[in-house]
Amino acid sequence: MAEILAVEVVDLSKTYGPTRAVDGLSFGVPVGTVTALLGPNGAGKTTTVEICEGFRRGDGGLVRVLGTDPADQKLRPRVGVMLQSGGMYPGARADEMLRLVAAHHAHPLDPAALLARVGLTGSAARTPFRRLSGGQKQLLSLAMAVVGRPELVFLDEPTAGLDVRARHETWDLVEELRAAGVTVLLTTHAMDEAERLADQVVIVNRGKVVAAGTPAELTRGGAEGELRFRAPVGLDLDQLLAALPTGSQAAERAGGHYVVRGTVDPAFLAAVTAWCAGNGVLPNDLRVEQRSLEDVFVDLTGSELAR
Ligand SMILES: Nc1ncnc2c1ncn2[C@@H]1O[C@H](COP(=O)(O)OP(=O)(O)OP(=O)(O)O)[C@@H](O)[C@H]1O
Repeated sequence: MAEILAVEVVDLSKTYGPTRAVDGLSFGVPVGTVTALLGPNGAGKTTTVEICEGFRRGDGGLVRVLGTDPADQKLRPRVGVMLQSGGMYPGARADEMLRLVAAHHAHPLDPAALLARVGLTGSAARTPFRRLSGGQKQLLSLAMAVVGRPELVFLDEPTAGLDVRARHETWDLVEELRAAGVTVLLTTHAMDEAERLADQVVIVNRGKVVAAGTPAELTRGGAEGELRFRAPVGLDLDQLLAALPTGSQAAERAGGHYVVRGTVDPAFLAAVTAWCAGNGVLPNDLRVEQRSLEDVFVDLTGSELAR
């Protein structure tokens, strides 16, 4: 059965002068799922999300949000947007801002309970917006995005700059949204965030989708990986490879540090250790490392992500 898409982006493009910020980008966000747009700085994530939010217009392609044009005003009560900046009254207090937004919705969450839920309690709730810390502003912005019980939430780098506790609060909230059937489209640089939260990850680079799938699919079921160990220098790696499945790779890095790559499952590990045993080699510090989303990302884009 075809999935129902809350957000559908087909062949989207957006150019700023000579910059092709978005260059023929296509992806869909199935209803009730969390999708992460993951990519390096300048990949076109924010531009894409802002077009989906109805704040910018694409130059070409098609964007449908809950089945309609993103600029359609009727979408407003159904969609929550976490703004990076702006949209706030600098002198208003956090609790006032949230109550104001709640008042625009027919069946909002309880603002006080939501503020407590994101950790803005006590004096923080009564602090003017401009005096909140960067992280507190972000948490308030998150609360404002969800207070109206939206069907769909856009979160642009929701945890950038947050401390560990606030990051986990945000992740828990996103997981609660999904459990309640809310659809979430978020952007992130953080691999662990995408791996932890997203049902589907769309890797964007230079305005194009370079890979998409579940985190497990992108890391090929988690089986692709490597074994690392220390042993005497000069092992016969051709002989080792002959004992392993075709396509495996082996290298000696610095003297006596070995890396063996392949589909790392129990049989692969057993084959390596059996070969070592047969050759009187004790592999020291033997460890298994699964291929991570970051490895996939670096292979696809050639760049390291900010952590
Ligand atoms: N209003 C604008 N005018 C001119 N260029 C812009 C504008 N907005 C974005 N760009 C350019 O478009 C490209 C994509 O930017 P965008 O903000 O969408 O990327 P991003 O993936 O969200 O990056 P980051 O992770 O750094 O926020 C960048 O080269 C950026 O400089």
